[in-house]
Formats: sequence, C-alpha cells, structure tokens
Amino acid sequence: MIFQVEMDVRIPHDLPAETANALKAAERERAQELQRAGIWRHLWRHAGRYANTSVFDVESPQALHDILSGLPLFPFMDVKVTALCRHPSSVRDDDR
Ligand SMILES: O=C(O)C[C@H]1C=CC(=O)O1
Repeated sequence: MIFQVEMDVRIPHDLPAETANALKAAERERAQELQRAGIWRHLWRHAGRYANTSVFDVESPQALHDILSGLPLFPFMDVKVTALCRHPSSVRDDDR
C-alpha cells in the first residue's frame, strides 16, 4: 500500500542543541535505512520549511503507523497521511 505522508517538524526551542542534533542524526540514519529498504520511496523537502512530503510503500496502515511512530523525531512532528491508489492515466507500470 502506498501512502503520502507530510511531516512538519517542530523541535521546541528549549530542547538542548546536543539533544536536537542527536535526534536529527538518528532520524537521518533511520530515514536512509528505510529508503534503502524500498519502504520510504520518496523524500522531498518543502522549500523554506522544516517539513517534508514522503511516499511510503508498506503492507498496511498499522505497518505505516509503527514506522512513523518509531521515528526519532516523531514526538516533534505533525503528521498527515493520505492513502494513495493507482491513477488510471498513469504511464508508470510500477505504480501500485
Ligand atoms: O528533515 C525532515 O523533514 C524530518 C525527517 C525526515 C527525514 C529526516 O531525515 O528527517
């Protein structure tokens, strides 16, 4: 199942920089691991904002929830999920 996920990150200003940097490094490592596994299929920055639009390929809504809620920055994210399905006009055979 394909899901579009929008993540807005709001790290509190009073979180120590060392803690914030450690969380960002852990997030980056996990994000790259999931991308290499083919689960986190797209990751795009929203220009000018600490936010992204991502596309995930997972087995179920529960699997997506487990992945998102396990992200190191999850406690500081507003997350919006949209379930996607194949568009009948798509020319991409690998869309599903
Ligand atoms: O930077 C972000 O948008 C938040 C999060 C998503 C991937 C990553 O490395 O951090």
